[in-house]
Amino acid sequence: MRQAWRVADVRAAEQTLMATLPEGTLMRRAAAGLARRCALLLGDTGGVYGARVLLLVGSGDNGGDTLYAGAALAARGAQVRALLLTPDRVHLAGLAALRRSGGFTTTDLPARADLVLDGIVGIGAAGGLRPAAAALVSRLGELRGRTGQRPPVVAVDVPSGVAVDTGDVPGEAVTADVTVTFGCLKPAHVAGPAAPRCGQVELVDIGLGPVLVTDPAVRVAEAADVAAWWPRPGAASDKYTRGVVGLATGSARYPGAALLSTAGALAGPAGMVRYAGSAHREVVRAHPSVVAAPRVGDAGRVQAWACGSGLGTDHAARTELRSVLATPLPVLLDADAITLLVGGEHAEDLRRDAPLVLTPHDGEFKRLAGEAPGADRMGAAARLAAWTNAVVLLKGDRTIVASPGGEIWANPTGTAALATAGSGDVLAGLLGSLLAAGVPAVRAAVAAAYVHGLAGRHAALAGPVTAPDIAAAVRPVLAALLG
Ligand SMILES: NC(=O)C1=CN([C@@H]2O[C@H](COP(=O)(O)OP(=O)(O)OC[C@H]3O[C@@H](n4cnc5c(N)ncnc54)[C@H](OP(=O)(O)O)[C@@H]3O)[C@@H](O)[C@H]2O)[C@@H](O)CC1
Ligand SMILES: Nc1ncnc2c1ncn2[C@@H]1O[C@H](COP(=O)(O)OP(=O)(O)O)[C@@H](O)[C@H]1O
Repeated sequence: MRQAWRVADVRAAEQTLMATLPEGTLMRRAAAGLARRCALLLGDTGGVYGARVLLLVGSGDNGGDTLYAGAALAARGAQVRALLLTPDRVHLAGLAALRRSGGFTTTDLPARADLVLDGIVGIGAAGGLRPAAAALVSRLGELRGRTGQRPPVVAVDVPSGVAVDTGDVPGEAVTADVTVTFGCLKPAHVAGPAAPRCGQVELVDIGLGPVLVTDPAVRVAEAADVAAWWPRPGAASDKYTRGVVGLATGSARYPGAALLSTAGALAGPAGMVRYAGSAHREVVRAHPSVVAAPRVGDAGRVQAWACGSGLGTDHAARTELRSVLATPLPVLLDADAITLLVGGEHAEDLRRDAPLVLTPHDGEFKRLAGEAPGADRMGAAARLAAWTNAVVLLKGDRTIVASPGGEIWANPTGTAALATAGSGDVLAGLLGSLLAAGVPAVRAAVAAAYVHGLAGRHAALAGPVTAPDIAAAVRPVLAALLG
């Protein structure tokens, strides 16, 4: 698992650590790690000696790190130029170090650079980039390196222009090939539109770990986590002990949602799928292993319900939703079931002890919460989770999972290939299967999003992706993941 901390927590840990160290130690550690990574990058494109390195330097310590790293590269023979955004306010010791090593300052963007270091702002940034910085960033595409290509951009700590705590990108921002960050990851590295702006994220250990005592703001599952959580059948398993998932999905108008959620559920770890709804004949025809009935009340015993994908919002749908919520079982509500919650008619039904998972896309989120997720998707998901006492999986490029207790996860495997009709139905079935197999709700949501994303990527290897392709790709993805 990877973890990221908010700026205030990083600052507090930094203060604790600095109190025990000679002044400037952390910046020297940060700059040394940064310079090493830059040298490696230059090694890939002709070496450090003689390379033209452009430093974009703001007025704070982020600029200081950049100047010291530039000094280290200049000492190895690189031609280092520092473009100072605020020449009257600059990290003076860093600038002196650069000059001592043979580096220069410049006032405008040069035509050529083999490497760019973005040290305009780091975790001290407030709001979007100011006009001068934004104008500079918008011109970075003009630069060319010794191979005639656009030079690699290394962001120092975070790409300038991103909102560090939320991962939002409010305006012009740097798009980095590599981000070298210090001490720990920050939310912008893993969540929101900022995450893809970071490129490859590399962490330089500056000794912050032992003093970083607060809970992380956001967690990111890795393959090993998902593999460890994913239930496997054992010698003593039977179809019931593996868990039975119930699906209350689809309708006469949307029979496809029934089929897709079933396909998702069949690829999950549960031992059996029961379908309840008006598409029961189609479901059995397409998936003979499914036991199907027209209504939730006739479905038979299950260990968890997934409800709502393509269910419709009429009276019959409302009755099925009520039946599902009346059970003492874990329940996932997707799509139309979320829409049915709007207006509060099911407020009483939602007072339940068993886990509840909501999987809204932005439109459903807005209907339920009364406002769109906005720039802070993690905060928005966390508020809805606390308000509904449910695990909220907020869909998107970096799907967010938030628990009522305040735990937040960002999914790293998302791909635009998933943006296809019925993709969410597959996810609902898969997640329902994990719940039925006994996986705790947060882990089930995190693992389902992770595998769903991998399945989208796998399916995309064969061309344009439709939802059945995503469902079909879950099995090969799991085969690789679970070994
Ligand atoms: N924490 C750690 O453990 C360690 C941290 N380290 C490093 O310190 C960095 C943090 O440094 P920091 O605190 O000096 O802030 P920083 O990011 O340089 O920016 C502040 C300056 O930018 C300006 N500015 C603000 N907003 C702006 C905007 N929107 N657009 C344009 N300009 C804007 C603002 O100007 P002002 O508002 O004062 O006019 C202010 O002068 C951190 O990211 C890491 O690299 C490492 O050295 C070692 C360990
Ligand atoms: N641009 C995107 N990048 C990555 N994932 C996306 C993107 N757009 C949608 N998704 C994912 O695709 C799925 C779409 O779900 P949903 O909107 O419920 O579709 P449907 O209702 O058609 O089944 C979600 O898992 C969501 O996270």
